[in-house]
Amino acid sequence: MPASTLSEPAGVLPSQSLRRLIEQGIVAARPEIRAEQIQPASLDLRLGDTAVRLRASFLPGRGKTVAERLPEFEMHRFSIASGMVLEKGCVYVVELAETLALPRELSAVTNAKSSTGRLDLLVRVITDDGVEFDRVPAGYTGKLYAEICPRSFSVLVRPGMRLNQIRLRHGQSVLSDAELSALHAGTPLVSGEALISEGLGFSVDLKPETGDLVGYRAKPHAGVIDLDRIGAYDPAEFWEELHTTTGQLILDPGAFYILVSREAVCIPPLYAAEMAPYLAMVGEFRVHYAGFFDPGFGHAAADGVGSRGVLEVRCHEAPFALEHGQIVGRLVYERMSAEPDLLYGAGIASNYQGQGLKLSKHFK
Ligand SMILES: O=c1ccn([C@H]2C[C@H](O)[C@@H](COP(=O)(O)OP(=O)(O)OP(=O)(O)O)O2)c(=O)[nH]1
Repeated sequence: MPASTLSEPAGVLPSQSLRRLIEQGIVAARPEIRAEQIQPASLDLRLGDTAVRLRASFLPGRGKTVAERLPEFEMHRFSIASGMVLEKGCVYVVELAETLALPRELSAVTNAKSSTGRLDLLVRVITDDGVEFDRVPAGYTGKLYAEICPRSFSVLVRPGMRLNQIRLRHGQSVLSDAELSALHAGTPLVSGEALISEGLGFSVDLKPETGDLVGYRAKPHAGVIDLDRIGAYDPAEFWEELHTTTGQLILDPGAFYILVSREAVCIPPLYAAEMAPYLAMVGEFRVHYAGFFDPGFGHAAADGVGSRGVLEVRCHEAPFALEHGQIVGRLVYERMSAEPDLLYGAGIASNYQGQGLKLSKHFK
């Protein structure tokens, strides 16, 4: 484990610290990391050249590397160098271009990018010795692999594509409810009344101010999506529009929905937030497959006022009647170790600042 090179306060490391860690080789990659991979509080990870089709998803477990365990699950492997389709319903592993040599004070978390989650692509990182998805323990040295399961649409991928991202953490810096209330009193974090209980609660919008479009449901048997094609696809070929004036939507088990939060949310520049994927007591459904909110998202200084959270929803077990204004999730806020020199939506190519109900950037 490399010795510490850190002088930062506790918190999620901002863009300028990520650049420094790259210079120090703590985060390395081949080909070299590009400036556009660096986000306000995260680094986009890139696919390598080879995909391995698996018969089942797995975690390597303590004392085992991913490479050692792969032969148990591998069905076949192929190069994606000139573009290959990852089929809906199958599980793949792709080694990522980035590697880590973390000092003992730094741990990391990974998650699918919002654009990936909105396509119902389940993307999770596994590491050597890994016993959890998307968690990289403090001091980890080694490779990163993305497990990819396209659930609604088959997708065309190439090396270098960015499906997920990593955040580096120095210690723990999650805000307590008291700290969150104090922050909200100074900078409103949510429009309307704030429901603060183990994070900031938010609800679903099923009564839009204008019109009656409340969401989208993924169509079965749709075509392939090339993840490099932005603004290219006709939503009608992939999504069924959901209209209602009743403020109610019955979720079908297994179907995938794009919905939106009723509240506008704000992430001030010194904070980042993560959406909890499930609120078990609310119902058997998942509200996101991405879930990371950048510093500056929805913030006035980055022209974001009014930004809603887009929800990627799937319910399990039984059909479930979702009602307008029902609490469906919560945002957990964390401190940044310093204010990032980039903010979401301000001067960087951000696709979702100021968003309402919005499909992924691949659609017209
Ligand atoms: O489940 C989620 C996750 C994120 N967001 C919002 C907040 C976040 O700050 C923004 C962008 O997220 P991310 O950086 O993961 O998306 P991207 O696909 O990289 O978009 P961009 O190209 O705009 O950075 O989308 C949601 O509404 N729902």
